[in-house]
Amino acid sequence: MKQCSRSVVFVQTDDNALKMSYPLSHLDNKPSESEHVWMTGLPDKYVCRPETPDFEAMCLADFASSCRIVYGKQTKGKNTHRLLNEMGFVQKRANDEKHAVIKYRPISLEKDPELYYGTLLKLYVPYRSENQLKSTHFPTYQSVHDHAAVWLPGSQHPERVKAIVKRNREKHEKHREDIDSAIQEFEERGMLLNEWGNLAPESELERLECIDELNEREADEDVQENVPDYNVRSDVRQESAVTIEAPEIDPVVLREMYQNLNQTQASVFHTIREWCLKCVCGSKPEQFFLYINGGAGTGKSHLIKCIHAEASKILRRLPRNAEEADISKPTVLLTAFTGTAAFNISGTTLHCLLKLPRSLKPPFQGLGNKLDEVRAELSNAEILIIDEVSMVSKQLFAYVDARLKQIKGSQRPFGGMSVLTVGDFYQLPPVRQSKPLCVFDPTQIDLWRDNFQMVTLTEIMRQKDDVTFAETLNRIRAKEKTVSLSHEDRVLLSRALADPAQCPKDVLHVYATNKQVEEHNSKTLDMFHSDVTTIDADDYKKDPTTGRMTRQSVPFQGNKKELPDSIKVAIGANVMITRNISVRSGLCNGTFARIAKIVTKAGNPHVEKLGLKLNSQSAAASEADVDENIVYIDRDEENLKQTGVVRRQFPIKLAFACTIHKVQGMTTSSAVVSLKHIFEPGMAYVALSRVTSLSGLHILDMDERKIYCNPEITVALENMSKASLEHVMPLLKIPETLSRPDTLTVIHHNTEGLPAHITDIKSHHELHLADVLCLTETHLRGSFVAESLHLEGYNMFKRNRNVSYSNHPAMATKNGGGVAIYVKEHIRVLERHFIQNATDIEFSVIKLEAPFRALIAAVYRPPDYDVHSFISNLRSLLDSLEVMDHHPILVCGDFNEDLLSRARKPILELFQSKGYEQLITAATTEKNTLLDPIFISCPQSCIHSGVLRTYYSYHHPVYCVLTLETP
Ligand SMILES: Nc1ncnc2c1ncn2[C@@H]1O[C@H](COP(=O)(O)OP(=O)(O)OP(=O)(O)O)[C@@H](O)[C@H]1O
Repeated sequence: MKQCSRSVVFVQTDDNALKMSYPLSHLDNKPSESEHVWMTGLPDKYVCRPETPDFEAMCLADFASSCRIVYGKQTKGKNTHRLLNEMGFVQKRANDEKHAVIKYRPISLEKDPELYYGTLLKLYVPYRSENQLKSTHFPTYQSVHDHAAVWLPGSQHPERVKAIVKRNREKHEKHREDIDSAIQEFEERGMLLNEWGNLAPESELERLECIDELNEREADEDVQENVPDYNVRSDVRQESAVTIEAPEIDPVVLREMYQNLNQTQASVFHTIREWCLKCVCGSKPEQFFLYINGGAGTGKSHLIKCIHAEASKILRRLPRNAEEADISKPTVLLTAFTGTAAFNISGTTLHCLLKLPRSLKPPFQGLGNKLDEVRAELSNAEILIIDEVSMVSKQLFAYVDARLKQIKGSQRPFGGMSVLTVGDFYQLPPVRQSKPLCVFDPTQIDLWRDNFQMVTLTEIMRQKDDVTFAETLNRIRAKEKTVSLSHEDRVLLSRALADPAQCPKDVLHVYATNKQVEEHNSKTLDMFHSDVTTIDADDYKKDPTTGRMTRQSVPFQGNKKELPDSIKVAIGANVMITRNISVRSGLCNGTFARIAKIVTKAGNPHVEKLGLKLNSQSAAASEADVDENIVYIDRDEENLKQTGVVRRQFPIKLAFACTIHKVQGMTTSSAVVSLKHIFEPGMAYVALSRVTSLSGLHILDMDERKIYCNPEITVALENMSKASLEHVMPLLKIPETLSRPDTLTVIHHNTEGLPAHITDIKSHHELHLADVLCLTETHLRGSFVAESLHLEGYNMFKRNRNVSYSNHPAMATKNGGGVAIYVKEHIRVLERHFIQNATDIEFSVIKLEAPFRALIAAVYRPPDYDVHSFISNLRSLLDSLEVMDHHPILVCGDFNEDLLSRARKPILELFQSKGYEQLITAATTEKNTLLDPIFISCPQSCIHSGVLRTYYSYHHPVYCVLTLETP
C-alpha cells in the first residue's frame, strides 16, 4: 500500500490485481465498517478485467478506448477489514478506526517497488468525481501520459518512463511522423496543382462534376434517399402484417383494364391465366420465370395489376385453399422494391413482405421465430410479382430466393414459386452502383440468366396520344453516351426547352440532386407563402440524474439523419412523405401531398400533428378526415448518433421539386425537368418520360450528353432468352393467311350473355378477325336489338331461345340460351331462320353465297336438355342442312358433351355417322373439358383450327380457317 500526494490508496491483491480507494478526505467521513471504499469507476473496472493474456497486457488507455464499460455493476467488498486481510495486507494501527485503510501496507510493494511504479504509470489516471469519470474518455496516449505524470513520484526512474512513453506512442500514433512531415510540406509549399485540368479541361470538368455528384449522392441521398424504402425498420411503424392481399380494384374499373390490354399485354395476361387454370385443374404446370421488359409508359404496371387480380381470383379456387378454408391468404404476391412503386400497383414492398434485413450482406439471416408466422401467411402463395425490378440488386434477388426457399421449405428456385418480374433496365439502376440484375456478373449469384425469359412491351400507352414524342422517348431510352441525338429528336426536344423564368411555378420540378431540390423548395416556399411555420425536431435526452428522457429546448444540429432538425411548412405548401407510414394506404415514402392543417394545442406553439391532403385522392381514404379528405400524421422517431438521444419529427419534406429518383414510375401531365448534374445512365430518360405529352414537358439545362444509357443493358437484353407466347393468341400469328381472299375464318364462342360481354367482345384482339362469328348463350330476348350490340363491319343474325322450342314450353321460357351469328358485311348471306322439321333446338343457320359458298350452323344444347330428345332434333337439323346441298357444311356450338371424357359421346357419333369431322382437340373450358366442337363436312378445306382465350367466360372461343373456292 502506498499513500500518494492526493491521498488515494492503491492496493495490490495477491493475484496482482490493483485497486484504488476513494481519497482519504472522502473516507474520513465514512463509518469504518463502510464497504464503499473502492472507486467504482473505470480504474476499478480495469482492475477487475478478465484474466486472459489479451486483457492482462492491456494498459488503461487501451482498455478505456477499446472496451465498453458497464457502470454500477461491480460487486463491492463485503467488509473492508476482511477484504484487506484476505488480500494479504497487514494492519499496522488497528486502534485508529477512522484511518483503517491507510494503515495497511501491501507486502509486495515493499518487496518490489518497481512493480508498483510501472503499474501505476500504465494504469492510473488522477482521481475525478464518479460522474466525471463516467464521461471521461481516455483514448489517446497523450492523456494517459499527462495523467500518469501527475502520479509519477518526482523525477524517479525517468528512463523507464521514457521507455513506456515510447512504446505507447508507437502503438497509438503510428503515422505521426508521416503526417507531421505532410503537414509541414503543405504549409511550406501550398497545394499541388492538378495539371490534367489544363491539358483536358472538359474531361476534367466532367470528372469533377461526377465526383461531386456522387459524393453528394453518397452524402445526402444515401440509400434512404434513392431508394426510399430501403430503410426497412423492425419497429411498429413498419407495415405490420407480413403481407396483405392487395385491395380489390373496383370490378368495373378492372374489367375496363382487361379490355384495354394491348396485344402483347394480353398475350402475357393469358399465358399466366392459363397457367393458373392448369394449377386449379390439378395439372401441376412447370414454374414460370418471366421478365416483362418495356420502355417507360408501355403499361407494365397496368398489366401486372390485371394479372394480379385475375390470377388471385383463379388461384383462390385451388383445391388446397378451398379445403383449408383460409382463402384470405394471398395466392399472388404483388411487390415492388420501393414504397411508391408498391403503392402504385397496390402492392407491398419486398422487404416488408419477406421481412428482409436492412443489410443484405452475407451471411443469410433466417427468419428465426418469425418463420412460422410468415410461412402461414404465404402458405397459399404461388406467384411472386416484382415491379420496378431494375432497382433490385443481385444481392436482394438472391436474398429473395433464399428467403422463399426457407419459407416454402423447398430447394427449388424461389422455393418453387413462379416469378413475374417487371421493369425497365434502362431506367434507374440499383443503388450503390451494383450491376443491374440482367447484366451477368461472374462474382455474384446469378439467378437471372438461367431462369428468366423476356417478353417486351413495345406500344407506349402513357404517351399514346402523342406518338411522335413516344417514339422519341423510345429512341433516347437506348441512346449511348457516344451517340448523338438524331436531328429529328433534337428538334422535337427543343420544342420543350424552357427559360427558368417562364416555367410554370406550380408544376413539379424534377432535378438530379438533393441540393438543387432543396434550393428550389426553399425559394418557392418563400415566394408563395408568407405564413411559414418552422417545426423543430423534438430531441429527447436521458437525464443522468433522474434517468428520464427530457426534451431539449433546441434540437441537436448537424445530424445527417432522415428526420431533420427543423422543417418549414405552410398551409397549402407541397410536401412529400419521407417514410413508409402505411404503404397500403398510400402514406409511403415518396407520396406527394399538400399541407392542409398544422395542429397545435391551445396556447402552445408546439406542433402535434400535420393534416395532409394527398395528391392521390384514392390514397388513405380510411385514415382521412372524411369531410375534408385530410390525413393526419404524427411525428416519427429515430435515434441520433449521440447515445441516448431520440428524435421525434414529422417525416415530410417540401416538394415543390423532387429528385429524379422519386419520380420513377410516376405519370403526370406536366413537369419541369432539369438535366443539370445528371450523374447516372437512365436518369434523363426517366425524368423526360414522366409526362403524357410533349406539351406538358419543360426542359431546363438541356445537354444531350446527359441523355445516355448503360450499354451493358443493350447487350444483356439482346442476349436474353425470349419467351414465346404466340400460341396463346394463334390468329395473330397468321395475319397473311387471314387476309387472303380465299380464306374464311369462323369463330364460335359461348359468351355467357351477349349484352353483358359485348364490350369485351369488341375489344378482343382476335374475335374481330372472324369473317363469321357464331355466338351461343346470347341471353337475348325479344326482337329488338340494341345499338350497342352492333359490331362494326358485321351484319347480325340471331335466334332467341323463346322461338326455338315448340314442344318444351318450360325450356322456351327459361332465361339464358339463344344463338347469334355476325357475318362480315362484304359476305353475301341468306339467313335460314326456320328450317322445316328442325324444332326444339336452339340454332341459327346462314348460307354464305358470295364470295364463298358455305353453310354454317351454330347450335346450343342446354346442359339439362335430354340427350336423346336433343339428338333426334339435331338429326332433323342435319338432314335439312344436307338437303340444302350447299357445301362445305360447318356446325359449331356448345353441345355440352365433353369430347375429352371417356364416356360415350352420342352427339359426336351422330356427326361422325353423317360424315363430319371434328376439328378441335384441346379443352374449351376452364375445367379442361371440350364442350365446344366444330364439325365440318369437308375437313380438307380446314387449314387452321384451335382454341382462343378470353377472361370473361367459362368457355374459350374456338376457331377454324377454311380455304374455299370462290365462285
Ligand atoms: N392497356 C392500357 N390501356 C390504357 N391505359 C394504359 C394501358 N396500359 C397502360 N396504360 C396507362 O398508361 C400509363 C403508363 O402505364 P404504366 O404506369 O403501367 O406504364 P409502365 O410501363 O409501368 O411505366 P414506367 O416504366 O414509367 O413505370 C398509365 O397511365 C396507365 O394507366
